[in-house]
Amino acid sequence: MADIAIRGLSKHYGGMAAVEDLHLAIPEGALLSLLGPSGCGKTTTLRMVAGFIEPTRGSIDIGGTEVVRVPPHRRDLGLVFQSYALFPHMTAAENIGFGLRMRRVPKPEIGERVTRTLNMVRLGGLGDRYPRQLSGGQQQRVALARALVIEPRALLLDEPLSNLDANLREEVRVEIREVQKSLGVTTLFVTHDQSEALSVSDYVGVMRAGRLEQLGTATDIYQKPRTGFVATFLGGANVIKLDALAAVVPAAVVEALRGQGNAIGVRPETLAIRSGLDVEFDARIEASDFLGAYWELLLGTPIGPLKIRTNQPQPVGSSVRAGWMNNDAVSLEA
Ligand SMILES: Nc1ncnc2c1ncn2[C@@H]1O[C@H](COP(=O)(O)OP(=O)(O)OP(=O)(O)O)[C@@H](O)[C@H]1O
Repeated sequence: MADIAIRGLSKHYGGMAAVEDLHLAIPEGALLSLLGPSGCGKTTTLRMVAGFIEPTRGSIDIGGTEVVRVPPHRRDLGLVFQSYALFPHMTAAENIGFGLRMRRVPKPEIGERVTRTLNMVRLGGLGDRYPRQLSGGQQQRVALARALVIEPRALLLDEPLSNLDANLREEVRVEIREVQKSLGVTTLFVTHDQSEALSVSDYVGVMRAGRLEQLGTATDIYQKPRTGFVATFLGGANVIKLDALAAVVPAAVVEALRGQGNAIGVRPETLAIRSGLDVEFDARIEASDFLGAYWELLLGTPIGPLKIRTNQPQPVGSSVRAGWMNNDAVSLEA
């Protein structure tokens, strides 16, 4: 196992920066997710670490060795992609053993390692099946086993759960995390799904337009987003400009909220419909969406539309008092 250190990494296509001046470190044995919207540069970053894309600038160290000039097959990395990319004419066991055969590992050892890895991803007994005889989740477990059986220095996962339906996605993500932890394999995980990133990661890096917007532990990133972008992307917070708020509530209230930034974030689940709040105003229920565990309401307010989650249904068109307690607001750079 090895740590990964990325310094000043950039990739330019013509005048366009797909990735710009990226710095991050993944300690040995940790899992770091790169999270962000489509086109923010996550995959380009992962492919530079894998060696499929040559950086325009910057360095990538794996286990203390600079690898930018090292070809992909010599970087000793396990890779799992969104498409399982299994060989259709090989059984699960043959797919998993392929990398070992290429490395000329003796046959009996291949058999032993393949069986052990099949059991680890809970596919014991299915080694003789062909990919077409396996479900999507099982195929992705074969892909994971194939990446792990070579005992890579690090594991790179690019949207590995995107092709699975919602239930399976949760199941496989728990398994990936368990296997990753039990082996202690350093992992870079790329996803656009915030709940996936929060649930599997030791660290989350939120990317925006080629740059790393914020890096921290999953709880840090969620509870202390630094910018409006991060607050909105993780958990869909309402971003409220303090200037807009100053027009509706007393100046002292606004001053109490002024931290490092010129805006605040309030999460839909902490926005409240009642009076007796630190900050409150008149609002109108513009829309109501029943989502099973809660209603999501759209409030029309003097500071603009706000989203709120509540277990109390409210008739559309009704007038209410709404707002928040200051403890529930985080200071943001808008
Ligand atoms: N070969 C290329 N030539 C030109 N531009 C590219 C190339 N590859 C990627 N880009 C651009 O670089 C940016 C980052 O792409 P990248 O695939 O890394 O994003 P991403 O965050 O992984 O998105 P997604 O989640 O949609 O895969 C995008 O604007 C993309 O259009």
